[in-house]
Amino acid sequence: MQKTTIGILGAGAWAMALANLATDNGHEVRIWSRGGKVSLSAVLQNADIILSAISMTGVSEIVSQMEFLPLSAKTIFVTATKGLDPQTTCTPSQIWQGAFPDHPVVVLSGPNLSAEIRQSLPAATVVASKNQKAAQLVQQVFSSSCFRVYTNPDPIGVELGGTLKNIMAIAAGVCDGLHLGTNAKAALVTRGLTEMVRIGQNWGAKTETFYGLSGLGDLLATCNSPLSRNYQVGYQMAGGKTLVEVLANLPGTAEGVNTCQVLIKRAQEHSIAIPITEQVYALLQGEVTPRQALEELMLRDIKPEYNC
Ligand SMILES: NC(=O)c1ccc[n+]([C@@H]2O[C@H](COP(=O)([O-])OP(=O)(O)OC[C@H]3O[C@@H](n4cnc5c(N)ncnc54)[C@H](OP(=O)(O)O)[C@@H]3O)[C@@H](O)[C@H]2O)c1
Ligand SMILES: O=P(O)(O)OC[C@H](O)CO
Repeated sequence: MQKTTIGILGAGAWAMALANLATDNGHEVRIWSRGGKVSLSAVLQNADIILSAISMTGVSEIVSQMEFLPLSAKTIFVTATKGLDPQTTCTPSQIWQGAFPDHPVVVLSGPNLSAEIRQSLPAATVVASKNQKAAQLVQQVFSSSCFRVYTNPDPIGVELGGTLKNIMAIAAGVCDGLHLGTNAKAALVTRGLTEMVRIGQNWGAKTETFYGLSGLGDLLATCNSPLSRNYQVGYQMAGGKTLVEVLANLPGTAEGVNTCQVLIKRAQEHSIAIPITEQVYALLQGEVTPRQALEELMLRDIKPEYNC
């Protein structure tokens, strides 16, 4: 395929893993980070693709900075951040699209623990956009024998899968940290997926998207791996550490912590039932112990599995 120029925003674990994939495929990659030597305008200049892999806390800020910088009219934005904006509850792709309405925006999300990808272990991901051509170009740029990339026409569903599973990964870490067993873990992950689907439906996402790589796939990866920072938050809190103690030693960002708070706000505004998220939130706030959170979930009113 033709060589493209890619500006990558962020130099964290995920940004560097994606940069390596694109470089290995022969593309020109320029990396911007707030502490780096290369200016933002130099990274953006004539870029075919601008990929953001910065933490959610930095997205609105970087978007505001970029609105005043020159961009190629054909630039495609790719967002790889898995979080929600605390002020607006918007997803990263909604923020990018709102600021750059004339550019295609592609969401890249899937079961992608960066440490495994940097070792060239096999993995798959999804690139989702309303603009099919843009998604196909991004698919080609990142596809390789160890990274299989699928396209998808439901960006909000793909993005929410990757974002919401972080909360379930915290819960899964608690489950494993308390040694609750395989049955408990299966119940948690399955009911977690039901909760994710319910939130996604309220947001206008397609239900089937949550049963794909970016939903169930990422849920399985993150809820079962000690490499996941979100899982580590739950696991270590189950071991008796406070959130502050866990975050002080965590390598990188655990987006589920902030996402949980934003989701509580959104669920209240839209009357969405999110019992697992509520217990994770209460745990993170120090309002309940891991055992109390478990008891709250187990003793909820009994009911049918599905609302028919
Ligand atoms: N790691 C993974 O396995 C993985 C996989 C898929 C998706 N993700 C998602 O990718 C995002 C980044 O994760 P990560 O693992 O790469 O995290 P990370 O290693 O902690 O890196 C975060 C990056 O964001 C930058 N950043 C944070 N706040 C910023 C701000 N206000 N302005 C500009 N830059 C800012 C950081 O810059 P500084 O270094 O200057 O702080 C750093 O470059 C998260 O949303 C995560 O959920 C991660
Ligand atoms: O380390 P985590 O918990 O942010 O998970 C990383 C990726 O989102 C896994 O797909």
